[in-house]
Amino acid sequence: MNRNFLFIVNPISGTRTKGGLESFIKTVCEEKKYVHTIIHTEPQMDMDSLSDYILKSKFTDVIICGGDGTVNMVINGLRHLGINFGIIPVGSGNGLSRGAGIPMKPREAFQIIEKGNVQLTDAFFVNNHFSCMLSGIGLDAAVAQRFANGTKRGLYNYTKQTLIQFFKAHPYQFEIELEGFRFFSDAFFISVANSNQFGNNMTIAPLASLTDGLLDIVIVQKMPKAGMPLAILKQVRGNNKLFNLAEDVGKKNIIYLQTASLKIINHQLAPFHIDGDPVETESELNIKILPKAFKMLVP
Ligand SMILES: Nc1ncnc2c1ncn2[C@@H]1O[C@H](COP(=O)(O)OP(=O)(O)OP(=O)(O)O)[C@@H](O)[C@H]1O
Repeated sequence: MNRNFLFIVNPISGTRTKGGLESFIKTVCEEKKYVHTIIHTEPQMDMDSLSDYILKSKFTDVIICGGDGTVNMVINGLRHLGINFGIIPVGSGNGLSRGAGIPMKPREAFQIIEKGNVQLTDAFFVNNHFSCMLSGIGLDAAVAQRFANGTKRGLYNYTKQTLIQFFKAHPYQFEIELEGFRFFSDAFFISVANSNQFGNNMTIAPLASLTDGLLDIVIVQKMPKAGMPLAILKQVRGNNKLFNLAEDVGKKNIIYLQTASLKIINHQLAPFHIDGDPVETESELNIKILPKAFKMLVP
């Protein structure tokens, strides 16, 4: 089948201007005689009009050129079309792309797109918010909020905000219900991961798979703050085993488990983010996997 590529470029993702990327896309597509069109995202994009345009123009592949916020917006708005999604990762964190093994260099990412290897990929809902990478409550959401409010993006600014928020961090009270089991936790943050990481290869859920029909839940419980970096490092390195709910919750600093759904009662209205973008927090979060939610072009 002849392919017809629609490239959707977010002009503000990451730190680089996108002129070079667009020249690359034009050159490589002209060289290889691929039919292609380039458009830009808008902050509040009309996805219904975009869907109509895609159907009318008979695009076969939508290529997202941006970070996780752009990936979320485009996939959520267009997944009902059953179209292939490729990613050229040019965001700040690129957590979904990195989790899927998509190269960070545009030329290499485009080679993956050309190969056309389609993977049916999971996503999930948190209440009515669509998420395909990683969402969370507490400290990491505070980082996402400050990062979004800042004028500068990129890894340096993300790291700076993480350190500032770490020193301010305090635990929040949560009540967690899953698989007929209910427990309380005072936690600095809870990550709900489909991809294995926050982005920038900061792995938080080493066993996460984009295709297993499960979410990886990481609960970083109250502990002396000085001990938190080492506890997280152990989690990142995969030293923490998957948690068995029959064990005593109180014995572990970090709880790591997999489930298809869970409910979190957010007693103190801890901040909340979806795929790295802050959203208004809610007192009850119903989280559910959406297996095989979209078609992604992967290595
Ligand atoms: N044309 C535009 N002008 C301004 N903002 C835009 C435009 N298009 C999209 N946005 C906003 O850009 C934001 C950031 O996009 P994105 O998440 O892709 O980049 P990033 O935050 O740098 O990367 P990552 O999420 O991987 O860390 C999104 O919140 C989106 O609403």
